[in-house]
Amino acid sequence: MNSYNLYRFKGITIAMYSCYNASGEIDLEAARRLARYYAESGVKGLYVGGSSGEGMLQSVTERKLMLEAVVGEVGSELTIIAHVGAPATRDSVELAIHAEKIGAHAVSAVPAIYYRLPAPSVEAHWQAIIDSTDLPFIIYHIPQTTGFQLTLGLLSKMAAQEKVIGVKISAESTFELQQFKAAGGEDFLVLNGPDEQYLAGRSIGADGGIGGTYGVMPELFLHIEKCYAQGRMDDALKWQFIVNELIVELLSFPSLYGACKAILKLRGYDTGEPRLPLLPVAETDLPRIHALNERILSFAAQAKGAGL
Ligand SMILES: CC(=O)N[C@@H]([C@@H](O)[C@H](O)[C@H](O)CO)[C@@H](O)CC(=O)C(=O)O
Repeated sequence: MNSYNLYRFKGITIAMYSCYNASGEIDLEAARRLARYYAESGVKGLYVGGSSGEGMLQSVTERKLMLEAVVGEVGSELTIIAHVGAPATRDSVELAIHAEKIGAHAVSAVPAIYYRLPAPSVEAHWQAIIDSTDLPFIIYHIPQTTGFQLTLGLLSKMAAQEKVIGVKISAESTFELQQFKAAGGEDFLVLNGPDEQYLAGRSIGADGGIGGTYGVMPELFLHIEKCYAQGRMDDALKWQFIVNELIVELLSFPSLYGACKAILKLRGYDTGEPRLPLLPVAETDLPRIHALNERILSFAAQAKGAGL
């Protein structure tokens, strides 16, 4: 039995976008407003500084500021997971200690990137982060960007520690997800990463999901989750397919994050442009963003009408 409150990490957690002003600097007021919008949407938590949050494109100071704004605004209402992954272990440890100090509920990290490290290095990197705080730790497995393939052996070894409460798996194999769940055991959380496979992940063992596109359609993921929890698989599948069509459209822009940020702007949440090398939406693509936003809002209204 794990002594951490695992329940708070289950369900829908938004991988939150970072907020910048017109000069590209962190915009704390915008971050607070966006966090408030999400708190009111009914989701369980926020994952701050991950892939969608552009943590890898920010300085340690900027990452701390972004997290402080979110924890300060909604930390008493939502579960806040701080992604502290960085190429240098020192930076990750500094971010983890800061996350604990300001009241985040967990830390999470990708393997150390760039050097294409072997498993013992990644283990030492994660262990240093884990040992630096009393917070629970969630492994972030995203081999398509990090190049690191987490083995069942390393996962089991990490999961044997009480502080290692789960893994966020953004790899596309739901088989791997199921294997991780089996290796980690009942008390080990497995959180689905690919939003296109939320329902598939849940059906095969995920306890919830952390996703970037949730940030522009939280109502739809909450609705899929509700249908699934009520055993209404046909409805859950229908809504997952609707969501997937929307994700295909979002992915048709030069950057997914730029598209999501442009949609949020239309709703009155100006989070600025993503940082280069992530591209913003071109002026000429704005009519498409507008139409996509209308479609999402219309589906969100339908989902609500269907009894969310
Ligand atoms: C590579 C990537 O960004 N994957 C996303 C998904 O939410 C992804 O945006 C979505 O499935 C669309 O492909 C998440 O798995 C990553 C995530 O939660 C994060 O932002 O840290």
